[in-house]
Amino acid sequence: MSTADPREPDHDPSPAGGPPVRGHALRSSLTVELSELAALPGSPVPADFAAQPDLRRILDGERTSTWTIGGLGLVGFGRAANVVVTGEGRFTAARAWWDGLLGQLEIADPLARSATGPVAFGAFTFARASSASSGLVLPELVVGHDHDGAWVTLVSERNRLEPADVADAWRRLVPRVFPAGHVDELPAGSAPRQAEDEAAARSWCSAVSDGVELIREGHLQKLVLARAVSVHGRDRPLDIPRALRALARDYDTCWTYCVNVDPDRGPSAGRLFGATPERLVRVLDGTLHARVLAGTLDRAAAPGDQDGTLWARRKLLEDPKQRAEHEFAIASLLQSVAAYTREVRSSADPFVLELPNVWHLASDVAAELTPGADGTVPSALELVEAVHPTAAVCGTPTHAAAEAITQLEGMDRGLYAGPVGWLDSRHNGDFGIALRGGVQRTPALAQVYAGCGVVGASVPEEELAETRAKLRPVLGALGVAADGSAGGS
Ligand SMILES: C=C(O[C@@H]1C=C(C(=O)O)C=C[C@H]1O)C(=O)O
Repeated sequence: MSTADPREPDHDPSPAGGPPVRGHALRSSLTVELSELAALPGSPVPADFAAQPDLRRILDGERTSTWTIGGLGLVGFGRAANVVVTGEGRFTAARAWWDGLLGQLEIADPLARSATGPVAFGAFTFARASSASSGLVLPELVVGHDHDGAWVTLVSERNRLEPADVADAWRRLVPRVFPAGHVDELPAGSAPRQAEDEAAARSWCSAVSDGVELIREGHLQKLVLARAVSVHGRDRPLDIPRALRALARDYDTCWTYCVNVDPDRGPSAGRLFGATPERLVRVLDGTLHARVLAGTLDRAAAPGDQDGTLWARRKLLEDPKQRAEHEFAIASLLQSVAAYTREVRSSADPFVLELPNVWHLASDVAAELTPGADGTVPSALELVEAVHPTAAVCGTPTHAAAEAITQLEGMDRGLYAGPVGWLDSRHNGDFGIALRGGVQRTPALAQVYAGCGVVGASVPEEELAETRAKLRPVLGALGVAADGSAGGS
């Protein structure tokens, strides 16, 4: 099922009975190298940004879509088109919309590599029955940066685009270029506060106990339970672009993401944001990549008198509970990609991923995608649908775990723990799992989320502490005091 706002002038019901198509008036796209754009007379692109195109420098604005890691990735501005999809067919409907849109575009892309040319940002709900919207957004202007250089793509209703048109769009759409590494101080006083109360924490612990019970009784092997915490901006709106800049700077091995898949509800309602350490699936020129995480240690819990990294390695790699949680997550990914791949490569043992707040057990997986009868490999979005939800965020077996989540969590996860990322015009794409972030509801209100893998040996209070460790980055980036006491709850 799909919806689109009929007030939108370029909204047009699909003739094929598929999802409503918005953006049918789009005609062409042009991609130019950033250095070429910066060299135009009177260019709006600062020369120092062209020389050092760290994308964290342009994370700004209310209608910005983001997928960056360590200054590389994609940042989109404005909206040329979008589709809102819901329900079980949300991935298929989004794919059909994207294929239809690409079919009508005249694409001028001399760079012709992954993520150059038109790209859509997307986010999909964790559960098919969620009442939240999923969807794709095609920004009007996208700035990209990979190891081979930086580029800018403009999508337009006009034909025969020139580099000067791209420069004009930059002038109109890119609000600011910050100095490298700069994250502005938050205004003094009245920091946002988190409304986490003891009663809610206790009731979540009792849900974890119930989950442990289900596992011990043999109904399930692993279950991931999550909870939400509200953040209120008190007398001023939450500054999401600043939070993204802070996350992108401080968590530079995570993917900083931001997308609003239902922008007609306003720039802040439904905006998904965060910095995830977990890559669900990337398709790059016929190869699949994923980073599976499961197994967590709070760095604040490390004994001060020992080498923290060595301690974490021992604790994570030698703990059967952590290893079991990880094995379930790996097995679910491998099983779901088996039909699409050959030559799967993954190390026999996980490694320990160090983040500023936690250590994780991590495994990188790579596999060659098997071409279909027409010679093409499956698209990133097909693979996203095939692998979601992994046992890293749902459990084992998948269906029983998803049911237990619905019963025990007592909330609609919405976009939390769903796929978030981008697609290009060549079947490439990169999707993470929307973790370590939240969803903005109104200018001054967001909900942030965290969850934990639960197995038979789990202790509810320890899992609660783990969710607090996982919430720390996003709460810190929003300016909530580290102990959560900014203004009380
Ligand atoms: C569910 C979350 O994280 C997931 C659960 C983990 C665990 O249980 O150890 C680790 C990484 C993620 O796969 C979250 O951050 O909300």
